[in-house]
Amino acid sequence: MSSEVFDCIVIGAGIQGSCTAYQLAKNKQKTLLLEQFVLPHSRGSSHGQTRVIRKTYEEDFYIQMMHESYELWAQLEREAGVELHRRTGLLVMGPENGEGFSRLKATMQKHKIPTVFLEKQEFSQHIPNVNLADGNGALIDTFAGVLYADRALRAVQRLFQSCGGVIKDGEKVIDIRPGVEVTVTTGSGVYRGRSLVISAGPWANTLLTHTGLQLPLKVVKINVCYWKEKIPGTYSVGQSFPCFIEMEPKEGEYDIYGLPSNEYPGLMKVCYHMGSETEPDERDKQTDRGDIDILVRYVTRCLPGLVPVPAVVESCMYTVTPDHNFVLDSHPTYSNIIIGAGFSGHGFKFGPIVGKLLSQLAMGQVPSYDLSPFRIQRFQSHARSSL
Ligand SMILES: Cc1cc2nc3c(=O)[nH]c(=O)nc-3n(C[C@H](O)[C@H](O)[C@H](O)COP(=O)(O)OP(=O)(O)OC[C@H]3O[C@@H](n4cnc5c(N)ncnc54)[C@H](O)[C@@H]3O)c2cc1C
Ligand SMILES: O=C(O)[C@@H]1CCCC=N1
Repeated sequence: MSSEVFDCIVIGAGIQGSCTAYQLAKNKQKTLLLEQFVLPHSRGSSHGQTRVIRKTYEEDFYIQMMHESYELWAQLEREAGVELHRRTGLLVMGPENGEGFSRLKATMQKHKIPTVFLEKQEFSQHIPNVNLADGNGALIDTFAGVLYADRALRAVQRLFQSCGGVIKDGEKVIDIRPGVEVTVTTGSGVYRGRSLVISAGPWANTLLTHTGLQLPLKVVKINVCYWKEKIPGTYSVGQSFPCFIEMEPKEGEYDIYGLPSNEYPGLMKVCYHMGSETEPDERDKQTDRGDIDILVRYVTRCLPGLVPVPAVVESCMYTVTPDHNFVLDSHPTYSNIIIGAGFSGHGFKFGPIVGKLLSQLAMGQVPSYDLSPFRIQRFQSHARSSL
């Protein structure tokens, strides 16, 4: 074991761990970022070319955090000297009188988020090639857009290293010993840190086992589907086609969302916001296509300009909490172990602000937002502590 002691060790170089490590290094903390796979990789939750960024949330706390997250993304773009974001707008469609859509409308108005409310009659003028279901309302968050995910992840990791941060990839953490100095063992080394951040995405519970804690997290495999435009360009960024979310497309179904064709010319990404449960290391053995069946029916019904058979299917994972809110908290027993987990399929856009909050916790500072929606304690009846 080296005599070197890090101020902080971060486990997991996905977007949350990388942003946290960068914030720590910027704050002059000697930081080690450990990643089990050789970077870049496509086995977790942060890979792929694009993600939606939006302020369109029903909850005040997410909107407040997104105000700052947008600023931090812009700052990262300046620091890295690369474009990480493209404004496209986000179309949200949902049952006009349904609880979710009504609450969303009200929150958008309350926070004065620039929003266009579309009447049924004017919908097809503004959004050609999309069929708005009977009884559905529509709004556009005009500031929303696309984040270039792979590019962003690389940029943050580079910035971290340029502040003196150390990345060790291809090093799987196999043991954690809590203490005033936390001892972390990988396949090839033993490291000590005054604090530890666990941001291991789908593997969060595997690592937390070493600390006697289990969280109620469900890991699901997402089939990331791309659909061919019948006429190339119909749903493209070039034609100003927005991202979209269809809330509750059918009773009991999860949201469906899409991003304009961009990364693969002529192909539009349209996905189901849920998948089937999987072990993170067994992702490719999960072959359920129930989500794809739902998408085929949706594309046929609502996106007539797409061929209703996915042309490309890639894989990614969500780590879902019971209330779909994140976990941003200190370990209930070891205050120098910080946990960022359960991003429930919507965490990428929050990366820079999550990084700031987890770094504040790791440095023993008071976090700059009220973290009560994200506390482990909310799972009281679920969280199992064997301590
Ligand atoms: C298909 C899909 C679409 C999405 N769309 C959006 C969107 O439009 N907008 C949005 O905001 N969010 C979106 N998300 C969610 C977002 O991408 C995730 O919330 C986010 O990437 C989670 O990041 P993470 O760092 O927590 O996890 P990960 O990216 O999984 O990172 C965890 C890392 O920890 C490493 N690790 C685990 N165990 C160990 C170990 N023992 N030792 C060392 N390293 C370890 C893993 O290898 C991994 O690299 C989407 C997610 C998916 C899958
Ligand atoms: O987080 C997002 O914005 C996307 C789109 C809606 C469903 C999940 N991810």
